[in-house]
Amino acid sequence: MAAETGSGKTGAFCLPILQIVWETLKDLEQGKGSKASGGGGAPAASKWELSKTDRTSAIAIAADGLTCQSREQKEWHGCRATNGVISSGKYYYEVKVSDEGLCRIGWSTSQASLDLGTDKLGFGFGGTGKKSNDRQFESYGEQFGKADLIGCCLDLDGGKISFSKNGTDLGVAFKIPQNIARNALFPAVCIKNAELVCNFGSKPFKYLPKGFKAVAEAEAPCVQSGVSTAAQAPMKKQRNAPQAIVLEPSRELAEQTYQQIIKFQKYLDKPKVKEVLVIGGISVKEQISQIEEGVDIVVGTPGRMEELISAGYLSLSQCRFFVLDEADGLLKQGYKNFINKLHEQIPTFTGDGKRRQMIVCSATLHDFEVKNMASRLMHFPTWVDLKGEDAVPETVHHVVVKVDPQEDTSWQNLRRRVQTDGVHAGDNIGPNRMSAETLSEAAKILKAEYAIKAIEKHNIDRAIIFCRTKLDCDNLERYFRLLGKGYNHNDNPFSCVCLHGDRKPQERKSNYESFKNGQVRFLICTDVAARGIDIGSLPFMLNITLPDEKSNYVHRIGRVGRADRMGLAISFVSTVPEKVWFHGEWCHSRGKNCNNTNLTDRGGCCIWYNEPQYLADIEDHLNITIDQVNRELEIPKNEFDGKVTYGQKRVNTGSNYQNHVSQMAPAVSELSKLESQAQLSYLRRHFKIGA
Ligand SMILES: Nc1ncnc2c1ncn2[C@@H]1O[C@H](COP(=O)(O)OP(=O)(O)OP(=O)(O)O)[C@@H](O)[C@H]1O
Repeated sequence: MAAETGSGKTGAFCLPILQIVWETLKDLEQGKGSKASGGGGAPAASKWELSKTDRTSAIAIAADGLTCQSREQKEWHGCRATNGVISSGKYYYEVKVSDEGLCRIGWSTSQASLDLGTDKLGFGFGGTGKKSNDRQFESYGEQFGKADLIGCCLDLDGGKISFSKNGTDLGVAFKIPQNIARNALFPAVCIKNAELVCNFGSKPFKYLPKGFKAVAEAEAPCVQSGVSTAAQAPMKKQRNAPQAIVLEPSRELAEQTYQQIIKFQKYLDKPKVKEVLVIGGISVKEQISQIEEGVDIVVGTPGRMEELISAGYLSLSQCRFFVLDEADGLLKQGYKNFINKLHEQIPTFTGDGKRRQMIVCSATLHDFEVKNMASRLMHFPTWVDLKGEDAVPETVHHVVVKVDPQEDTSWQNLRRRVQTDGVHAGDNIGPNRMSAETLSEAAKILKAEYAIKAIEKHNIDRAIIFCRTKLDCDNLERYFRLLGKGYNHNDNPFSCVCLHGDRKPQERKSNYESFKNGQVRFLICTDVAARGIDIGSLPFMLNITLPDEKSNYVHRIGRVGRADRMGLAISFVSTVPEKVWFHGEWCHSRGKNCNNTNLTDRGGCCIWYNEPQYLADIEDHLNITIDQVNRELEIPKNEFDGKVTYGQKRVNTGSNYQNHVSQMAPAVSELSKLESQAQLSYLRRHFKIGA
């Protein structure tokens, strides 16, 4: 599910999950099994399609009931049609091979192994050009593969099975033994990492042989339905086994989604859906006891989730929904193996026959890693794509300010200035020594000054400020406190708090809360807060440095302009290279008190950061040119300026809406009439209510 930042993805996945979880609990409470997998309508056996129950665990059947797919590389997986034919007649169906992989196609009794052709009761024709029955594989016809169309003929009158390839008759493959002819024969397929599309006769055939008819047209006395798709035995609820798991990349985001679920389920009562938040920094004991009391939905971050699952406190045996919020972010943070592990542990079907559903969402979902994961872990993934690749919402006004220490030399005579990251502490720098190092240091100093200028010029009284490193955050926080003359009191124009991975969990939580509640004006943070967090009507956002990861630009600026409110995002981009810290796994302390200012290619922990290049990459990626603002921070006079108040909904958005209500009225009234007609006809049909 790809949609812009702030467009409401959380509700889009939480609401249906909550509803289904609640309905399942209600059914369990009333002692009912799960609903038939067809989702209402006529009983499945009256329809010729692939059976959702008579199949092995790793074969998926698309909503059309005719396409099946398995991504298992090592095992064969099979399924049969919902109906079979018996006694007499000549029947036909066609199968299109729609992907690479291995397949066998044919007919079998309802008792046969779903691994078609490996026992006496199944008759298959495989892509390698072999026919098989009772595990005897013999050459027959010719090989087939992707894009070929195989015709499957069953002649009950003559007791023969034959096949055709792209219309060419391949001759009789099997004579049906007498004992088997007393059973119904069902269309059957089995596949290994492949995909097939069946046609039992609901669409015109390409190569219907003379004298045969569609198997779906078999007349009632000759049709026998297969394994029942009726409700199965009710599942027994296991206390520590939730129905849904939602994985989030940060604690704040996990907490936010958890709170949303609590809000959404306000009207769902009897039974009550129980949700548990599973994140680090909170007592694990408390979480364990909540889980033991019973849990239906778990929201959490990977670390704590893994701890509780591997220790056996949390069971995935009844999990049905597996949600990866900010999926590309989770993959970029290195959780691919963890996701695979969870996926393996979540059953393909729950005890009551419900199929695992995976939901992944992000504003930047069009990512190679995500697509790769989807093709590995999902069957028939559906893309719900609101605006295409990585779009910036229209409500976000984002601009760039060039920071050029050669042109703007004000850094040379500052009375006080921000403490920088110390990368140049050992360099011989200063206004009289115009080196790359001096300019790099100057850019860092100027950026803090530009942030202050932006705050003063635009009366910014509430903003998220993103820095590249935790150290940069600490330094900026200290500078703001110096300027604001202390900590957080109401009239302090620079009151601020910090949020990054080195702050203790409790401090992180209370800092975030105090910003959310408006007790402080600024939240200075690293990319830990770039994704997902939703602070009601936040008007401004400043980027002290562009993010290393270009997709995070979209996420960072998307902290403003949410839920139809307008927002302004200003990014400061240095025109000169900045030498910055870059601690990788080679850095023993991972940055703590590290002073190795050598470049990474010399075993050190620094790189030269080329921001204009990063900016060009972002523009290229988003396919836009971001407006540039001069150093006086005069926002260009465009559609945003003067017409909107940042943090507020846009008003007077154009003249087309004049008379809108009266223009729409006839259509709405017509729709309303149609809606009540549809509702009434449904009620009459299903409940036999009179006119
Ligand atoms: N239908 C709606 N009407 C009004 N407000 C809504 C609606 N749906 C969601 N919102 C609000 O919009 C805001 C953004 O929603 P949400 O956090 O789910 O966005 P998102 O799409 O997940 O964004 P991101 O990609 O940044 O995580 C929230 O404050 C939410 O309450």
